[in-house]
Amino acid sequence: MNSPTDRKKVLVFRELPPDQLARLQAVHEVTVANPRLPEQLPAFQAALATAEGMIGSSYPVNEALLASAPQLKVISSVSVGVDNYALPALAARGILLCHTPGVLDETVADTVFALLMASSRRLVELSNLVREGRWTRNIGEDLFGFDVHGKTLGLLGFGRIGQAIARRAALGFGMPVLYHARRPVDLALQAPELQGRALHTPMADLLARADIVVAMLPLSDSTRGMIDASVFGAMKPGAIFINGGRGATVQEDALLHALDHGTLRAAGLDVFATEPLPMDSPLRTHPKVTALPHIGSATFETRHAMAELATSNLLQALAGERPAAVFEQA
Ligand SMILES: NC(=O)c1ccc[n+]([C@@H]2O[C@H](COP(=O)([O-])OP(=O)(O)OC[C@H]3O[C@@H](n4cnc5c(N)ncnc54)[C@H](O)[C@@H]3O)[C@@H](O)[C@H]2O)c1
Ligand SMILES: O=C(O)[C@H](O)CO
Repeated sequence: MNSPTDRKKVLVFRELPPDQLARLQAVHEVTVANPRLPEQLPAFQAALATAEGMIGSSYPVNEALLASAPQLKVISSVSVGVDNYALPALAARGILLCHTPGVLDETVADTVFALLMASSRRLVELSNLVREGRWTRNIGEDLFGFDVHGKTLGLLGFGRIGQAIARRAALGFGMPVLYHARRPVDLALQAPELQGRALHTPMADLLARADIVVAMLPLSDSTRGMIDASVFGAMKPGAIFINGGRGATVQEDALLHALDHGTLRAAGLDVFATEPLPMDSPLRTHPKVTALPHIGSATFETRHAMAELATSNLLQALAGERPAAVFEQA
């Protein structure tokens, strides 16, 4: 047990699993208050005034919020993406930001692959046919799908998760992989199993050659709206588009135009510019869209591993140690 002076005020702004909450409560003075729940907002605001550490996810931590948190030294995000944090304001205030890279890669890659298979083979549409009693004759050409094995995969973003998707595609489905990233990856060092199977490719070339384009990009100033009409226009006719990164990297009007008036075959989307997806979004019911409610990492095992890493990050930072996963701006 640490001394009373070592006990810091910690604000938990999204539910944590009970075992991880208990780790924090054993050492620090913890307030749990979710600002998205109106009845908990006053407690959240009161706790902000004295909190030295915060842990949670997917809530906009902007300048105004930081101005109400004068004691804050560390934020531990239960996510790998950090686009909901005002990064320059955190840097200006000397607040450390931690996140959860690595522990979710395989699960998110599984989700993206499920979406890729569902979009290519029209699984949701055809399952609904059975469920709704419309399977009254053999399936004809109008309902045929599109092979995945052997097709060329184009990856926009080739980081931890992009490489996990590439392994599934190249090693499991015999797919040549082209990728676009800020810089080429040294495959011999980082992913030897992908040597000779994944190629750093200029964007225009990738779009012209890929049968399936998967976006696995973080949201930043350089990627916001990056997937626009010119990108959809440059895709191979009949291509499939999957987004497992962040919704706002895509211009959704341009995506809809490509589906309705261009040659895009289908889209599989786990993320949207606005989440939850607004009821009036045409993407919600579009016949060519398979939409998921941002479930990339949402398994029992992985969400627990994320919470555990985020809790360790926070405990280490508050103890004056270097946390395992500090977010470093590139
Ligand atoms: N759907 C989900 O539930 C889910 C789950 C986890 C992560 N994500 C999102 O996926 C993102 C990627 O995660 P990661 O761990 O693989 O990140 P990472 O940092 O390991 O990889 C990011 C990749 O994007 C590339 N990139 C960044 N900016 C670029 C630009 N302007 N142009 C071209 N390439 C660019 C980088 O070079 C790198 O290859 C996260 O930041 C998060 O937003 C979504
Ligand atoms: O960034 C992440 O970790 C996922 O999108 C879950 O929020």
